[in-house]
Amino acid sequence: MYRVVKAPAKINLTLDVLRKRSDGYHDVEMIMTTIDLADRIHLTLIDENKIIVEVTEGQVPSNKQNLAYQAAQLLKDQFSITSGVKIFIEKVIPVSAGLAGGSTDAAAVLRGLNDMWDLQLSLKELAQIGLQIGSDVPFCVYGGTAIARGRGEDLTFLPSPPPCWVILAKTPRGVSTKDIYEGLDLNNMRSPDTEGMISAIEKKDFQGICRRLENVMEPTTFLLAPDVEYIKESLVRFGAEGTVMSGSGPTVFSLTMSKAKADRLYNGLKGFMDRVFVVRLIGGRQE
Ligand SMILES: C[C@](O)(CO)[C@H](O)COP(=O)(O)OP(=O)(O)OC[C@H]1O[C@@H](n2ccc(N)nc2=O)[C@H](O)[C@@H]1O
Ligand SMILES: Nc1ncnc2c1ncn2[C@@H]1O[C@H](COP(=O)(O)OP(=O)(O)OP(=O)(O)O)[C@@H](O)[C@H]1O
Repeated sequence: MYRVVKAPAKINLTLDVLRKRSDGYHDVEMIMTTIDLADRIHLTLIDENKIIVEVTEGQVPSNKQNLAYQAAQLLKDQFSITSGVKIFIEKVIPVSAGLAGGSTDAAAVLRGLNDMWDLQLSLKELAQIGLQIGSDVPFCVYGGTAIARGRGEDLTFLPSPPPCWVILAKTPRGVSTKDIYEGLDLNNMRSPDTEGMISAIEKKDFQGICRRLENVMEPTTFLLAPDVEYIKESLVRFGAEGTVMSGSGPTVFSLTMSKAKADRLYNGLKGFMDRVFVVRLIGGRQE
């Protein structure tokens, strides 16, 4: 049996870090939404009792460190599956970019194998399993638009933001999520207007959404990678309506309703960097 599963990236419209917890993680409050920049996960069931991973991107591990491998392993162990699966990952989402690339691959494997192995688990159960892999996996299991609290697994779903274009730009060097969390100055952070963002999304107030894009991780990432701040400033200078860094970075994105403006921003950035994308915001849940 063979299936191909779409694994879309996320962006953070707001990101606040509330406190450090005793387990080493941080409590967050953030609004995430799904965009139409997606890896493709090809799943083939095999008789042999093993998990084989192949990836088109050289820097991504194809062993147990791959989050997609870990997703298949968790299901195999929990449900005593004695056959195997071949996972071929067509990587489109840039790696270590703040777009949950690895997490969404893991979530797609959970959804795909749930179906192919006929496990009949709900999305809630898949999200609980996914949290063992990473904090962004539960959101990626559902997709859509949500407020994420706790480590990122406590999800409250919101309506989709108005349809718009997303221009994303990633600087060449990735950043480590762990390093950014550890570098935060928790006593000296200005929280995003999360309530205002929720109400702007509910009212489909596009300008209100753009005005409230905010991420408390920006200063820490900008200090480690000044080129990321330069990209943000460039997008603002080119006339973007709202611009912010996604997750721990280094990807920066802008939103616009106008395709002509999206093309202008794309062309402006393409002059001095390779990894620029223009995609649609999806914002709706997985079926
Ligand atoms: C920055 C975000 O991408 C925002 O969406 C997420 O919070 C990160 O999610 P993720 O990449 O799935 O993170 P994980 O793989 O669970 O954790 C990587 C590292 O980030 C730190 N981490 C992550 C999530 C969280 N709520 N608190 C943390 O302190 C921990 O040091 C952890 O060792
Ligand atoms: N399937 C996968 N795709 C991409 N990276 C993976 C995968 N599995 C494991 N990794 C490893 O995970 C690390 C982070 O990659 P990823 O692209 O998920 O980062 P990210 O987009 O910053 O994640 P997040 O936004 O959740 O913090 C990299 O070191 C990468 O080698």
